[in-house]
Amino acid sequence: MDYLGNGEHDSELLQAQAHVWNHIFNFINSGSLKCAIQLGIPDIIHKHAKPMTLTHLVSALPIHPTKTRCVYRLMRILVHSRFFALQKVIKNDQEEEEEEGYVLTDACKILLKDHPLSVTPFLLAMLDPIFLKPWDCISTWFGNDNHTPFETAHGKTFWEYVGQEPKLNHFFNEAMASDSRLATSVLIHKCKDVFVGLKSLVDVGGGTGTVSKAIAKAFPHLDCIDFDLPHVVADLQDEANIKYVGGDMFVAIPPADAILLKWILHDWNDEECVKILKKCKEAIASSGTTGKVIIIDMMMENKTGDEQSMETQLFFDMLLMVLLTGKERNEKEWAKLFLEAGFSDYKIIPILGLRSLIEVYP
Ligand SMILES: C[S@@+](CC[C@H](N)C(=O)[O-])C[C@H]1O[C@@H](n2cnc3c(N)ncnc32)[C@H](O)[C@@H]1O
Ligand SMILES: O=c1cc(-c2ccc(O)cc2)oc2c(O)c(O)ccc12
Repeated sequence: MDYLGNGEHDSELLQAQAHVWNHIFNFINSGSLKCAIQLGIPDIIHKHAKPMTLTHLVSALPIHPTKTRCVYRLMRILVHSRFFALQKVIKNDQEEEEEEGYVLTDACKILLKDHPLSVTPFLLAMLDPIFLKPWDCISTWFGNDNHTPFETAHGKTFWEYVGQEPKLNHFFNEAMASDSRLATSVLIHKCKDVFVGLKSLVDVGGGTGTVSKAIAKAFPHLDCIDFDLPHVVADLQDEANIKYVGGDMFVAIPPADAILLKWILHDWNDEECVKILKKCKEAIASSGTTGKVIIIDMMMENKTGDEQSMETQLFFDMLLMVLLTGKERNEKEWAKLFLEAGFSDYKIIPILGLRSLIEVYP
């Protein structure tokens, strides 16, 4: 077969080659960003408080002198991927000589160490060799009977691994807490009605209690329980209207008017989700009210229509297949779970970008 040289298909072939190259080299974007974070570049430029020239940046970095020339190349790709931008700086008041310096883009600002919504813990967790190894085991996993590529890589489940490694446990819970700070600020401002009239709420799989704390503060008459695995809540102290309870949601959930499940059901397969939802239904019934389950999770095919959102949803879906037994679901798949667990109705409130709040009624 004649692939090249007939002129007719050359441009398609070259485009195909560039497409493949970009996919092969996708890891270079994440690797370069991880390096910038580890060197502290976003925080150094932020503290500089004006566009920072390459010379100033190099002298502020904890690097070996043989590597100084490589900083320009690292910064060039990160400018291209829009984590930094170049701006003119006045070098000298008298000469008005102009030079260019690096500034942070909006995407880089949420990578700053002390940003309240920092995604840096997620970035460092996702790009740690422990989390990367399962991605190298997917095809092996397709050929064996392990539940997840994570188990193929590490010989235990994701939750077992996190539970046995205090550093990873801390890292993961911190990462989740940073997402919860963003989610709750939106939730409390845009969805007050969801909590009005409730007397008690259990945040199932609530991690270290970021969401419960925010809800308990915004609604002082609401008794909140943060319920998670014993090792997650072990060192947390009860406060005024918030209690920390350790347990297993597959065994029993404390009774309450409402059960919150944020980023829980997408971790589990359909059979496991139905079990969790049935336990939620029991918990609501034993509180003696009609109650509801409040789910915060992604809604696939939610008609935002843009390519980038679709790709983000597909990334999450693969993440859940590789680390856990979960998946991202569309409305039809969600409705099937609710029906199977014995719930009668639900309402979707699309409030959190790619994620929605779903109220589910017994
Ligand atoms: C993806 S995290 C979500 C944390 C929190 N809801 C958030 O959105 O930030 C899932 C949580 O479920 C907890 N979890 C896993 N298995 C559990 C179980 N059997 N019973 C209770 N919690 C569990 C984990 O410890 C973790 O905190
Ligand atoms: O292991 C993860 C990682 C994430 C994650 C990564 C990067 C982000 O910017 C946000 C989130 O989310 C997870 C998740 O939602 C989950 O239920 C289990 C594991 C992970």
